[in-house]
Amino acid sequence: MSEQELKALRVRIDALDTKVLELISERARCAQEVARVKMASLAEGEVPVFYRPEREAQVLKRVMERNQGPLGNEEMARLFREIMSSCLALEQPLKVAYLGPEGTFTQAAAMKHFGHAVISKPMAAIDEVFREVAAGAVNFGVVPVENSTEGAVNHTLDSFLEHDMVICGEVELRIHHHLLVGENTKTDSISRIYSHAQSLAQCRKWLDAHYPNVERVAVSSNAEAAKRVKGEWNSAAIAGDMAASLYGLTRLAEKIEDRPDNSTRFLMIGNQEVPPTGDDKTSIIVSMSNKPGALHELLVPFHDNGIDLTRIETRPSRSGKWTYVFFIDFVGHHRDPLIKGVLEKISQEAVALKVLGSYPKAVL
Ligand SMILES: O=C(O)C(=O)C[C@]1(C(=O)O)C=C[C@@H](O)C=C1
Repeated sequence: MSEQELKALRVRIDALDTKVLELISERARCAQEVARVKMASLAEGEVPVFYRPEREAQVLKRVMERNQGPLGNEEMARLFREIMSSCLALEQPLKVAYLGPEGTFTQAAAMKHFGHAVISKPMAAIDEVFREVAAGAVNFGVVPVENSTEGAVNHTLDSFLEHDMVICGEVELRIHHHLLVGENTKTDSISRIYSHAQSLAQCRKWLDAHYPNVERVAVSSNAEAAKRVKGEWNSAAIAGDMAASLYGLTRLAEKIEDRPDNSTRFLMIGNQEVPPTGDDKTSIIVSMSNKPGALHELLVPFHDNGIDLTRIETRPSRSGKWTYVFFIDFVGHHRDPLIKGVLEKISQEAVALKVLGSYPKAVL
């Protein structure tokens, strides 16, 4: 390519950037107007609801449907995710608590769902995320709920039994683990590998094959593992991209998880009910009386109405020995007439039924 051609293309890019800039600013001014309209239409004593997950899901889906490349749908939606995040910050800066410390996959999930224009607050434990939301110190919380290799995150399920919380969104993250070392690490003398217990389990076969005699040390999070390695010469950490860049570590081996489809699902929790989008999921907790056929009775209404169950999990109820609660996720919104009918039927048989929330299916 000649210098001349390159110069001409850059002139075109500059002109396009000016247009993109103008359009983004116009969009941001529109969002400010939206905020004004939301404030003006409030009834007395009503608090404004700026964040609208159902609308955000619609915007992102529309972008993906209309995108004609060459950028991929996910890439394009990620760009719009950030634009919307900044527009919302003009209306109201959202505060989001997540399972920390900084650099965890939960932080990455929070950024994937809300974008980077939020004020994020790392918490030391899942229960603290719930408490922070319940206390009104933040607008939303982000917690892991299940991993495709390791199963349910029981701390999260149990926290739902203790707190009244509304689920207002979900996000799935592909979890890639790397073996990370610091600049002082002597890579042929590694005698200890730090990581969270779940991550060590997700990389067990790889570790057996490559570092069979090295001590595996479980610590409170992958980010904590990365932090420790920074100051040591004989250790390595298993953690993801965010922790690697936060602590300036390098990748000795990449994507070492045993299952290439290793993913974790996270939930957004808050106090705000989300209206239907037409492509939603609902999460409920049900306890049944301890008698034969109780689980069957619970599942029949879903089957009879052709409702797609996406997950069922059992946990001890904490209110009596050998009594259980069921966590169930299914497709549909609790305001849909069909779902309403099913929930009514279940509540006739159940000891207790609680709708944790209906929310748009993850778009990204
Ligand atoms: O449509 C709205 O209610 C807006 O506030 C605008 C907007 C956007 O930028 O598109 C911003 C924040 C909301 O969460 C949803 C959408």
